[in-house]
Amino acid sequence: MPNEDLLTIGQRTYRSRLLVGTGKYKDLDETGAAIAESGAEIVTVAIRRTNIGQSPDEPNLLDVVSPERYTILPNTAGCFNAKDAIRTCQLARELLDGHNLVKLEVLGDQKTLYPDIPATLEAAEALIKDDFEVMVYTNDDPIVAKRLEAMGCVAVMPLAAPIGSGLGVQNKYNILTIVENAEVPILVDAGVGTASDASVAMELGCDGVLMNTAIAGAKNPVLMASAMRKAVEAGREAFLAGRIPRKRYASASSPLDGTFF
Ligand SMILES: CC(=O)[C@@H](O)[C@H](O)COP(=O)(O)O
Repeated sequence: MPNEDLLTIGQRTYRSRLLVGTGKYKDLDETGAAIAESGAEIVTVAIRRTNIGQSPDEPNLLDVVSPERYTILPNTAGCFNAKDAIRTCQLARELLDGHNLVKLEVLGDQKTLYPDIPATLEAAEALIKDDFEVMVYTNDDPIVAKRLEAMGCVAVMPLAAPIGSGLGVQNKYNILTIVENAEVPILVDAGVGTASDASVAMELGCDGVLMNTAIAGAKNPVLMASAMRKAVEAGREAFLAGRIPRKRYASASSPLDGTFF
């Protein structure tokens, strides 16, 4: 991978294009080991569900995911309206000493966990006004993605498929359109199931992939984290290398034209 191929989000740059979550692991040791193996530099944390200092007597995630080593990306998982999401980001900023990069997700319902787009737009606008750098979870709609970019989100994160579904990229053409139209990083967020799904997202030109369940829910999370690291890198390299066009008919691998015989 060329050294200069860095991911820039807001004010910060990263070598890794794999972002990971911290939920669903067996224990904190497994969480720390899998995240280390993933090579991720950005780790997202559900502020309403994870102890990062709110309960001083409970195990603290930051003991295994140190803010010195990782960018902690607070997220608003579990928020079903703009007000709760905004409050959660403000709480995260207090807990993390003024850290202002957040992942906004405002969910529409429990069954699908699809984003509530009007509430997402409302919360994004308020957070940007309040000096947050907002990475925003959204659906795979190119119009919505562009609107979130236009209002000042630092990264737009369309879902591959419903959170936790493991279905992989369901609408490649929409993701492609979002990527082609974007001037901020596009990261597929949610729904990745296995390594090839991550590669597909990267081959489409996404700037990164965020995942949690595919690693934490695997039989061997540390091994899956390693597979995901390689899949994201492979997908990125394939995208940069430029794939051959698809054709309906064969063309010989060793053409006779132009040889000396
Ligand atoms: C961790 C996190 O932010 C999730 O809300 C995210 O969307 C990941 O989804 P998967 O668990 O499907 O990877």
